[in-house]
Amino acid sequence: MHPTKITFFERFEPIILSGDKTITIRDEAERHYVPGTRVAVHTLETDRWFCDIDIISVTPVRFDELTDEHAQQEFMTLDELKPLIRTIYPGIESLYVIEYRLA
Ligand SMILES: CC(=O)Nc1ccn([C@@H]2O[C@H](CO)[C@@H](O)[C@H]2O)c(=O)n1
Repeated sequence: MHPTKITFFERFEPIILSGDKTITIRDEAERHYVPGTRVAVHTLETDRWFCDIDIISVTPVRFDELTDEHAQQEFMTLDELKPLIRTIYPGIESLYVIEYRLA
């Protein structure tokens, strides 16, 4: 079955709800979201539901291919995004851009 739930760090809730953050970058454990499906969004910390999103695309990207455009879609700078991903996914080069819109 395709996944129907995703978790985000609670601190990103405002920029997800405002529509400013339109992608998330995950490792291969989370590559199985299916374009066109609806997914419930919960906080990682307390598993609180806060919105639904529709998956637009899931695209492989290598860490060293991340660009300013990815950072813009994350609503941050590339200099913020790269260390953040290194912290969440240390040593992982194969990543996936999950593009979504608010349902
Ligand atoms: C369970 C789990 O892994 N949760 C994650 C993983 C990643 N992210 C965010 O996705 C983008 C790129 O990684 C950045 O905005 C990250 O903060 C997140 O919010 N929650």
